[in-house]
Amino acid sequence: MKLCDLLGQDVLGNDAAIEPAVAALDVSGIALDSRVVRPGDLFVAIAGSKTDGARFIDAAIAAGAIAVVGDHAPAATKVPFVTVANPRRTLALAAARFFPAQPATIAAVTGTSGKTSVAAFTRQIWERLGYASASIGTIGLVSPKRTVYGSLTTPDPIALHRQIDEIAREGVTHLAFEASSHGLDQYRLDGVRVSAGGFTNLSRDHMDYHPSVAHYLAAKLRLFRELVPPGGAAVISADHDCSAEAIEAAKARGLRVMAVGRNGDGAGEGIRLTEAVVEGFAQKLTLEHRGKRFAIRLPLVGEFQIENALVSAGLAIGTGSDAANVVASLEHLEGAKGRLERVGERNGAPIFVDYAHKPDALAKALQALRPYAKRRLVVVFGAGGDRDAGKRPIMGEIAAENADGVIVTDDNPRSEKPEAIRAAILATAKGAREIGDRSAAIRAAIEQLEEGDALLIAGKGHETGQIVGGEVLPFSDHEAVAAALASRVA
Ligand SMILES: CC(=O)N[C@H]1[C@@H](OP(=O)(O)OP(=O)(O)OC[C@H]2O[C@@H](n3ccc(=O)[nH]c3=O)[C@H](O)[C@@H]2O)O[C@H](CO)[C@@H](O)[C@@H]1O[C@H](C)C(=O)N[C@@H](C)C(=O)N[C@H](CCC(=O)O)C(=O)O
Ligand SMILES: Nc1ncnc2c1ncn2[C@@H]1O[C@H](COP(=O)(O)OP(=O)(O)OP(=O)(O)O)[C@@H](O)[C@H]1O
Ligand SMILES: N[C@H](CCC[C@H](N)C(=O)O)C(=O)O
Ligand SMILES: [Mg+2]
Repeated sequence: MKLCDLLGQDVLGNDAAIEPAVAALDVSGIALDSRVVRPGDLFVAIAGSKTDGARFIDAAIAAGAIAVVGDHAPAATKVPFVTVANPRRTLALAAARFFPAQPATIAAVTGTSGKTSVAAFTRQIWERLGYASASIGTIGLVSPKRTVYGSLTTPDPIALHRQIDEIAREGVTHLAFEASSHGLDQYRLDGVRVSAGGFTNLSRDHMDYHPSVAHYLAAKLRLFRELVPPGGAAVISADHDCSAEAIEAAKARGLRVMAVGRNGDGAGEGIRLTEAVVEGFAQKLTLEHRGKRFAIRLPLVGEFQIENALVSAGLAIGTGSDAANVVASLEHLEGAKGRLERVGERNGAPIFVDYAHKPDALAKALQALRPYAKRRLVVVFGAGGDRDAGKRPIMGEIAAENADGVIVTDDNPRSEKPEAIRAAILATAKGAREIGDRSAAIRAAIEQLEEGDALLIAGKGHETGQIVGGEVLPFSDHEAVAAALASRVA
């Protein structure tokens, strides 16, 4: 591909120009990490949170880079250097050019909690309606051909556009993916031709990355302010304090706003929840859309799953699927792996694995399980290292307030001392037990279960590893539960 095709004027904007000789260069690849540059690559130097890609320009050239893009040209480079104002956005737009195929219908969902669930539900709805569908997010890439576990919720721009191009070429026509606030803030998904955007909710998360909640929300609203094109659908949960701001942002962009939830626009394009009744491990819902009423049975536990299901339904309807068929498909939804997933029971007490690792999610998960605990509701959880430390005492307090039994254990300590993370939680979790070893904590909780209890194991959900220091040790809550139940039988 010619460099001028990769870095067209629409990519460069008016702030950069390329001489004809440079524009004619043949580029065979694109890289943002010098350690993976191959001969013929374009290297994009990005100033990041840990280091500056500009420090590795010589290494990239030594590895065969034939041109470099960045926001500050070094004194002299052996290959052409193109100076741009926003290397991250240039990288994403160039990646979209390099990997050009995209499904015709793409929905992106953002919000503090519910993104993985919404992406999974939207994929399932489209699949049931007969479309070749895929999702990309925290649980990786799920497509008709394969499931590939990834490391980021929103992959880096090169990985993201490569995956999107690959599934489009395999015939996928509908893609739902998660737009994390990091991903939006770092322009990872710029260049993806998004047909619709979804917004679930906003609460405390990633305060180690965003300097303020306002910065956090502004990152998420980029989806509606800059990425969904005018005329596209904006499906916004209308039941939160920040809903109005999200709706305003969408309206200002000329998007088709579809407000969903108890305050949803049931008379118009939105979906209004008028009644929800828990029935066993399911919920009977009454919904309203364009003035029509629908009664369905949602086979999921937790009021928060209603919000996720309605945002998913809105995304499917907002991208052209028939409303009655979409609403009917909600009766077949399966929860995303590790999201309030019932994984066993002991003495009639149900055991759930959940991914809640932030305050609002932990509260919602415990409140969702309270109706199933006639006797004691027990929770086993911890908190990730190298992540927002401020949430730890908040989660300790939430656990003590919403559960009858609390065991504080390790999650992914990463480079932090596990005992220090646990201590920060224990400081506010009155009456909590401390068992650092996660398997032992799960086993101890299961051994205590009696008729009328319910157990929530929270924080790791689908994860199949425990990050300790720089190592990822094999660990899954699902396997730890199975081992504990098996040892009871023996
Ligand atoms: C804090 C953060 O988000 N960092 C992301 C960011 O890295 P960065 O730009 O800060 O990179 P850096 O380490 O400072 O290096 C700067 C540049 O030098 C380059 N470099 C570096 C070393 C070298 O030898 N040669 C070289 O060229 C790097 O490739 C990079 O381009 O851009 C990278 C490329 O897109 C991401 O891989 C990386 O995610 C890191 C691994 C990460 O852990 N991110 C997490 C926090 C994250 O993004 N989580 C969200 C939210 C999860 C959720 O709640 O849903 C997610 O979307 O997963
Ligand atoms: N709509 C919601 N409102 C509040 N809490 C929710 C909601 N949906 C899910 N949760 C809680 O958050 C946890 C994570 O859900 P999910 O993985 O769908 O969200 P996410 O936004 O993808 O999270 P992450 O940003 O960590 O990837 C769930 O296990 C549940 O405890
Ligand atoms: N159990 C994980 C969940 C967070 C993972 C992801 N949301 C991120 O922030 O990287 C942890 O707390 O370490
Ligand atoms: Mg997710």
